[in-house]
Amino acid sequence: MNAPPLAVRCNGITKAYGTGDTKVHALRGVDLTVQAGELLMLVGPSGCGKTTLISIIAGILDQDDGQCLLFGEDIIRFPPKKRVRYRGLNIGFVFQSFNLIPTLTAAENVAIPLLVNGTTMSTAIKKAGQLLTEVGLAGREHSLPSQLSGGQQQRVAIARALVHSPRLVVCDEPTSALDHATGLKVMETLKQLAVGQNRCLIIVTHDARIFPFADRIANMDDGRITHVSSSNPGVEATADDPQK
Ligand SMILES: Nc1ncnc2c1ncn2[C@@H]1O[C@H](COP(=O)(O)OP(=O)(O)OP(=O)(O)O)[C@@H](O)[C@H]1O
Repeated sequence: MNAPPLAVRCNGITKAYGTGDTKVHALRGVDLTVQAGELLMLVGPSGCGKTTLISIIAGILDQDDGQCLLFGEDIIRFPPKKRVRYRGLNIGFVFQSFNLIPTLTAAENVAIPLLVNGTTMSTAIKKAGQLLTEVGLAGREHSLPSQLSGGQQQRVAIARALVHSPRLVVCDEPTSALDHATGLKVMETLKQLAVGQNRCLIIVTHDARIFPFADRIANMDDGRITHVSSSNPGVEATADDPQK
């Protein structure tokens, strides 16, 4: 039987911030693979490098060393315009701080990835409305971010990450502002819309309530992956082998 295609393959990723006495080694050699059709969660103590790693995987931050392939492509080597285009078509990102544009309505914020990819305004707004309904925000299309609660803003950010059906969705703490029931509903939507054939979802989280949604959980500490386990008790995942 053929192995499922790899969505993400990171080999020996390193990243440091700053120089001299203030230099911080955020990633010290990360090897990680994510298969298409998989939901991988990334857990670990504050400051261990989770956000840095998913930012590199999503192509919004460059590593210092090592290689990260997305669906077999080394996008760091793309010319800048091609890279922006690739990201716009293939990647959705939910930021910890939501990063909504304050002067745009919820629907306009969600429509942005479609507009960037050339969809007409009327089609984009219609599709944005559908995604807002999926995340439980029907009727809030015309609200500005400042008129929404933290949890509602977080769901707008999730809808924006999903609206263009990207192949890779990366979320930084997507349920941090949500109550338990809403968090579970949003996870169901995320799993349904972001995971599938040729598509995968990576979630950074401290929220143990959502661990059962994961296919595998990668533990990080001090800039390294220390252990990868299946979330299904009794099935231990094989460790990532950079030689594979
Ligand atoms: N832009 C930056 N400039 C300098 N240092 C940074 C920067 N971003 C992150 N760091 C440092 O790099 C290390 C890893 O940070 P990162 O945000 O990736 O960790 P994290 O595991 O996502 O943390 P948290 O769970 O608190 O969000 C930390 O020591 C952090 O202080």
